[in-house]
Amino acid sequence: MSETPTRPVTAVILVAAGSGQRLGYGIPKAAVPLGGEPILMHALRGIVASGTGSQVCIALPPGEDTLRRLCEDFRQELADGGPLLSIVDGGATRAESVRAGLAALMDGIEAVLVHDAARALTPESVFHRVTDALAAGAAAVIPAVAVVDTVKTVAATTGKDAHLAPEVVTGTAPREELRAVQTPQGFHLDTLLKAHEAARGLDQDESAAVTDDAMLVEMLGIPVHVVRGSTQSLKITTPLDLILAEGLLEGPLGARWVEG
Ligand SMILES: Nc1ccn([C@@H]2O[C@H](COP(=O)(O)OP(=O)(O)OP(=O)(O)O)[C@@H](O)[C@H]2O)c(=O)n1
Ligand SMILES: C[C@](O)(CO)[C@H](O)COP(=O)(O)O
Repeated sequence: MSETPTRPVTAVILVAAGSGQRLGYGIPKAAVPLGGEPILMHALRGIVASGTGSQVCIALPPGEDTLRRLCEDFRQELADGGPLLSIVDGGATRAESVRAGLAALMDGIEAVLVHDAARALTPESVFHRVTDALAAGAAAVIPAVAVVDTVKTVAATTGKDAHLAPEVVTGTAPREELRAVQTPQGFHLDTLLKAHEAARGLDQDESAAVTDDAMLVEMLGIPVHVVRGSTQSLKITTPLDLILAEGLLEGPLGARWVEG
């Protein structure tokens, strides 16, 4: 008979300290209302409902007192046996916000999920697929979906009137090999710590090119495993994304729609 793998003691780092420039709401994105409450609270309730972490560590924009108070109220609401809720000041970049979360983990944590507050409607099933793969022994796991567009590379145009010149295609990426990557991204704690330690050695341009935690793990040569994500895990980035997210909550399909 096969043995059930032991589940590592897991924490979730919820990165919510971004400014939301592309959404253009004039307030931090995590505070922007979605279905009547801040985006952050949807993400937080989703994590707790998934039952994934013994600790949830939230990186907030420094000085964002309203969100901090909402998180503290939510901590009161959690019944005994819920996860420990920790709140930290996020950093100037996403990676720095992750590191702020790592610094606040309680003793005994063995695995970490890093999750974007901006992916506020991620279904519970995605959390479970990531944690199942970690429990099965993977050191790094990301959820992803197939790419639906044809993706091309282009040559960067330079010079005074570069913005007026049409870009020129240099190639077409093989779509069957492409995946659109989401969060939560799961890691054994020692792997994620090593990856972020190595990131300190990157120069400014290299750091700016790092858009997720898995990239740092890839740089260490450690295999990153892929599990099925969900189109419902869309990252609320632009005004159109916010309209889509509102539609998922309140449209004709309403909250019943869960794409597992
Ligand atoms: N310094 C930062 C930057 C980003 N994030 C978080 O990382 C996730 C993904 O970032 P993104 O969607 O790009 O958010 P913003 O940085 O806020 O967006 P923009 O680039 O449009 O300003 C978000 O949940 C965001 O809050 C963070 O915690 N700390
Ligand atoms: C981590 C991420 O959500 C995976 O798709 C993404 O890379 C974040 O990118 P952003 O430019 O910080 O939104």
